[in-house]
Amino acid sequence: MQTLNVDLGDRSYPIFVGSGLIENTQLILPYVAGQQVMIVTNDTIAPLYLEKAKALFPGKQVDSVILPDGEAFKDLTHLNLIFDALLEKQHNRTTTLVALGGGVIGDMTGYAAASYQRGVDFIQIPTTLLSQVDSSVGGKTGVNHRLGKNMIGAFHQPKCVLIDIDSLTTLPDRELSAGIAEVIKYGLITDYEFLEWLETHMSSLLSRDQDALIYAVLTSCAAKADVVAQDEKEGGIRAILNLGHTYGHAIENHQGYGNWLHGEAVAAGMIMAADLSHRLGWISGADLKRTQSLIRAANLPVDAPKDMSVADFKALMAVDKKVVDGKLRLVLLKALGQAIISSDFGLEEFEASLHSFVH
Ligand SMILES: NC(=O)c1ccc[n+]([C@@H]2O[C@H](COP(=O)([O-])OP(=O)(O)OC[C@H]3O[C@@H](n4cnc5c(N)ncnc54)[C@H](O)[C@@H]3O)[C@@H](O)[C@H]2O)c1
Ligand SMILES: O=C(O)C(=O)C[C@@H](O)[C@H](O)[C@H](O)COP(=O)(O)O
Ligand SMILES: [Zn+2]
Repeated sequence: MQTLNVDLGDRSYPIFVGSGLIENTQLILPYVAGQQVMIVTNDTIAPLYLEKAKALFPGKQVDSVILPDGEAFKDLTHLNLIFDALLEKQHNRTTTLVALGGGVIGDMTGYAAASYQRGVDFIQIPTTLLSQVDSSVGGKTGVNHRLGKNMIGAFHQPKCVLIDIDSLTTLPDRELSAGIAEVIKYGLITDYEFLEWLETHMSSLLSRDQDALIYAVLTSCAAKADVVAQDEKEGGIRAILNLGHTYGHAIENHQGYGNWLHGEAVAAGMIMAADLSHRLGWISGADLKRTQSLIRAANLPVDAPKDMSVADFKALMAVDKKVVDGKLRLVLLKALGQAIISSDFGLEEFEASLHSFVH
């Protein structure tokens, strides 16, 4: 097992990464302050991992709530099911919520923890590659709104993150690829060497080679922990973790939550951001092609949905959380491995780039 730390003063916490961790009670128990635990999961993950997760808390009152599976249920209505369960089982302020699942469960459980009785502890046990490399770390929690992704939420850090790489054995191939999109993101935004590693190890990741997966998870979590430690609440640098997301969130919303997976939409969005970066003269045509090849190699989309228009993108991107005083800010690439947040592009270049993807 290896341990990383997210360095946030009195809100610091460890990320444990390894095999067989979901069987290790010694690891997690010290992060449970009270006697009550509420495990939040969904109807796909429960039959696979809920009994094992329950066994992590010997001697505690362990309750669970099973949500319907899917991005379409990441909303306020279904968030309420967590509060119903907490109140029905009389959980008090010393309770610990445990997110057992992918990013949807992690974001919802974290937000429930941020708001239940004005804030209780929570622990992340991420079971998808995407949640292991990204959503379980950093404390962004929340739910979607009909009019925009993750529009209702809070920053609330977990007490620890338990990443058991073995859970990836049951993950469908499409979900594995979606997770690889966020892994590629770290290479593109801060780590050129990691990008090169990904170019040579993509087949190992896709075949779930354990060493490759552990290396990708550790490198990704370390990159994210470093950025979050510098800027917990996205006042500046943290926005680079949003590469491809302004486009991607527009796609997810337009297509109906869950039809394009988050990672798929981010993959297409990263290509769109790379295309604009190329038009601005920041990255070369060869770099753009390299980015496309890597994303294609991960079995991810490099094009926008056919039924979206330039007007659709512009309308949906205008509600992005990075917009300031009506001005769109995008995460773009100055070079491969170097992202910046910028509004330093003309409407003409932006629209020309969009037109190259959609009608
Ligand atoms: N908070 C953040 O910083 C952050 C970062 C990235 C993404 N997100 C959010 O995360 C969500 C996407 O997360 P995701 O890709 O994990 O999707 P997800 O949570 O929907 O999980 C994907 C699918 O895999 C299933 N699953 C989970 N673990 C499994 C396992 N071990 N074996 C078999 N099936 C399993 C789930 O039931 C689901 O059907 C989006 O809502 C996105 O907005 C948040
Ligand atoms: O942790 C962050 O910061 C990120 O931006 C990580 C993203 O991968 C993630 O999808 C996040 O939920 C997007 O945040 P949002 O603020 O754009 O909703
Ligand atoms: Zn994301």
